[in-house]
Amino acid sequence: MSKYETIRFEQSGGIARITLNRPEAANGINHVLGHELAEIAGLIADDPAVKVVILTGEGKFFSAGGDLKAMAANESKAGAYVKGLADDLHRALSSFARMDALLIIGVNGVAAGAGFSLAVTGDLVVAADTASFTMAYTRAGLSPDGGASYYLPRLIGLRRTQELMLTNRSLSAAEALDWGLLHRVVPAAELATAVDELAAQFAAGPKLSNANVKKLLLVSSDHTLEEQLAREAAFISHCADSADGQEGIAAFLGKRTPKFA
Ligand SMILES: CC(C)(COP(=O)([O-])OP(=O)(O)OC[C@H]1O[C@@H](n2cnc3c(N)ncnc32)[C@H](O)[C@@H]1OP(=O)(O)O)[C@@H](O)C(=O)NCCC(=O)NCCSC(=O)/C=C/C[N+](C)(C)C
Repeated sequence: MSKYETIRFEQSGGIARITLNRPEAANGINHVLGHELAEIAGLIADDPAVKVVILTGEGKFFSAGGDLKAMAANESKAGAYVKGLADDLHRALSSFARMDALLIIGVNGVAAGAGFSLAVTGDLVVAADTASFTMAYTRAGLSPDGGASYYLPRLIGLRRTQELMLTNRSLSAAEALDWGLLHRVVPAAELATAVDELAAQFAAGPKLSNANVKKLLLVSSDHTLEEQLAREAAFISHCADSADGQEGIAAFLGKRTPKFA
């Protein structure tokens, strides 16, 4: 039995799978889910055996974001409650962004508020054609968290971010793909297979190379060209010295498929 109350967590063959598991509450983020997500993300980030992480939701929602019923129940100390929750969620997001493993998000349904923020943080984001996306924060008298003000302007630009955050307009999966928020949209019945296939592909891939792609892209807009060039040179040299780098080059020269660690 899983030790987690709100998340199903499985791990095998270099792939860790996290399923938000409060379908009766639209996979809303309450303090237990936030805490469990932060704990799992920390464990995965420190586990060298994990090459790929899948994050998805159980049932018809990916996540409706912050659990508004839990916030209402904590009305007298709502600010402190939400701050604790945001801190946990943000710890999880930071672990996901900094870990060497790749994060694949399978958006299985509605992603609202912090569910939307979470949905777009993946290194690869695949959505069911029935998924939809709404910021929803300002409609509830709140302001964005979960990295939305960091990721959205970088992904879709300031004007579109303002529109989503200020009007709470809902985007269909097709629109989100068109706006550059997603990598792929697949029929809902094919989402799990599409995500599993991607995960298997990356689990057989070169972990250091993929981790370096993540790390280079995460900081590229904060660096000068020369700083970024220096970083690229250090990273590719580290790859070239690695077993995977040597295997990749040897496999090309030997006209065979590489077998990465
Ligand atoms: C568009 C939504 C998500 C789905 O609409 P629907 O028509 O498909 O489903 P329905 O509204 O009937 O919802 C099904 C049940 O789920 C409950 N629900 C939905 N969202 C939430 C929620 N956020 N918190 C608690 N419970 C929720 C809903 O009440 C139904 O249960 P009952 O049948 O009434 O028992 C639509 O539901 C929607 O717009 N939901 C609200 C979205 C929202 O405002 N999210 C919060 C944004 S603010 C935020 O995320 C803050 C985060 C801070 N932090 C990370 C620190 C937590």
